Amino acid sequence: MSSRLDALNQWVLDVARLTRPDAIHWCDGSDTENDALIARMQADGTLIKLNERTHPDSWLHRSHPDDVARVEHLTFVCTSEQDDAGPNNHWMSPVDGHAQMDALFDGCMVGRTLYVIPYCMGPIDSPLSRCGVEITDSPYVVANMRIMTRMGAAALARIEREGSFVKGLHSTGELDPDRRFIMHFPDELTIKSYGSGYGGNALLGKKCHALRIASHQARKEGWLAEHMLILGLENPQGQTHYIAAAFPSACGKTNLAMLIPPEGYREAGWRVWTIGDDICWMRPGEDGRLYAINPEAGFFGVAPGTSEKSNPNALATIQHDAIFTNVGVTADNQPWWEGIDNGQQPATDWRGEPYDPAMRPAAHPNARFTVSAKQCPSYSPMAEDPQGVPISAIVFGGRRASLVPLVFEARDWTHGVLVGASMGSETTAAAAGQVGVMRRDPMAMKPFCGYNFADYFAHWLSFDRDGAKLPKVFHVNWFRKGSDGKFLWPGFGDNLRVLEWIVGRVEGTAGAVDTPIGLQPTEGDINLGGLDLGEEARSLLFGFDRAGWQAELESIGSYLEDYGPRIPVALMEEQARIAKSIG
Ligand SMILES: Nc1nc2c(ncn2[C@@H]2O[C@H](COP(=O)(O)OP(=O)(O)OP(=O)(O)O)[C@@H](O)[C@H]2O)c(=O)[nH]1
Ligand SMILES: O=C([O-])CC(=O)C(=O)O
Ligand SMILES: [Mn+2]
Repeated sequence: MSSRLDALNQWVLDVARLTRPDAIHWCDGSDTENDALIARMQADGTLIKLNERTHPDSWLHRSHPDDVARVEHLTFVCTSEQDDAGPNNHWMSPVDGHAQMDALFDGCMVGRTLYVIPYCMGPIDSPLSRCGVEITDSPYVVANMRIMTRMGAAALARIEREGSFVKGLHSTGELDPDRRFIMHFPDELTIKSYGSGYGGNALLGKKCHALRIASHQARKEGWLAEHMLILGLENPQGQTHYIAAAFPSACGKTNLAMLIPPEGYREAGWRVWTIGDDICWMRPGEDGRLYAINPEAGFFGVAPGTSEKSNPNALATIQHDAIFTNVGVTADNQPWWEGIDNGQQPATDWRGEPYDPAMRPAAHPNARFTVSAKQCPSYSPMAEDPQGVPISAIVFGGRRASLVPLVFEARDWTHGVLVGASMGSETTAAAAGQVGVMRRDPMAMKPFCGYNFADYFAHWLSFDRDGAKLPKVFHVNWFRKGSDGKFLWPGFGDNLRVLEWIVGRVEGTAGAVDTPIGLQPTEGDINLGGLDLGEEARSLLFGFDRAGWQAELESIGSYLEDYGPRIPVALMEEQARIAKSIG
């Protein structure tokens, strides 16, 4: 092979010497290869065939019951200086990190096959894309990476051309939670992950490469790697605005990215086009606007709650050639989860036991589907454009049962960065640990920023420079609850009403009132026609709670201060300005 692949070949040999696999397989991404892997996994029980008539070429995978979500407490960023990883990351020195991981990898592939997966994050011919190679001993990881990335021969050819790539080493090990770590070495563009087969821990192109390592590269090279969906909103005049939105894990990105407009809007000609549902890489173009690509090629989406009513596009996408992880099944082997709402009943739960609602839900709350984006009816042809799409609005949002109104607009970029930096959200089942606890999750990147958040905020602020035509910044909250504990906003398709207002603000046609936290719509500024919103809903979704925000700004101030002297002065000044204007 040519000399530009020498580094890759040498690394594969070094890893093989350490892990001692029985065989080495270089993945080409072909159908034949995939068929053989699937057949092997079906034979050993890793994959269970689903109903071929209702779900052609689709599979169920039951993970180890202790391996169902990301493990933030076992995820490390290894920089030489601890301060460079920041208080937002667990840290280990690169020397200690490598020593600890290499001890785990020693001999771990005896009796297994080592797979080499060359992949490209982003369209193969895009200057914004980046390549990586994942080495793994898991055929399940190979099958998922094939859906989630541009994997195989074309990626290898690009790696050969460029000579550089991100190195990811993965082994499922023994799936022992006490022998499980996900470590990142940003200065070496290297990832080492051991002991888990779960998506965010094991599909290294996703969170490990496209967010933690890429955020570090992006800072050096002047772009942004973000935990954001990208959608195109087409209006009845046929114009499309592209919107990027950051919501924490399991807080609605997939749903918003695939939104189907509610009655009335559909007929009028409104349409949402899906570019991506989880990750967004963007950089300033020559015209000063931010241009974005989705580095992924598939969706690794939350199954529970997905129904014909909540997300018909997702449901259509997963009708065939999908891998379902930790869902329940019906008596005739159709996938089933809580909230699927299709009139069927589960027979077997995600652990493979007879379904007993007193015992456990049929699907794990973080059960997922893996499916190619090309199968999505709303997938935008622009998602394959090597130049990316120009972003008109950036939207931040979280799960906030109280205080935070339905939507508001930041005054300017600096204010927008503060709004992102002070995001809060209640935790979900996407990560191991307690669910429903409010925590700060700046830009939805708490688990994913590969460096010190203080430096990250400074990087965001730095985009406001001469010639920049930056998107407007907004904050939304679909999850405000009323005194009865129920969501006040219908959400899902009706979120289009909020997107319409956002685009109206971008175009200068929608109204708003000035409040200390930003520009808020009055009830009259958003089309609420046909919705059944009570008195309480209207006042909480559109109101401004002065005392509550006073306390919130104080809490934001002390949160930011915890980052110490590295926190940008401009951000603290912005916090002080808003705190003062609340009075
Ligand atoms: N009440 C309400 N729930 C929503 C809304 N949108 C999404 N959800 C629920 O939020 C959960 C997760 O939504 P997703 O769209 O899969 O979340 P995500 O942000 O893509 O998650 P990750 O893949 O973990 O990054 C599902 O149970 C949805 O039903 C909404 O507008 N209102
Ligand atoms: O990381 C994963 O496995 C899934 C995901 O998108 C998230 O948790 O945000
Ligand atoms: Mn995510």
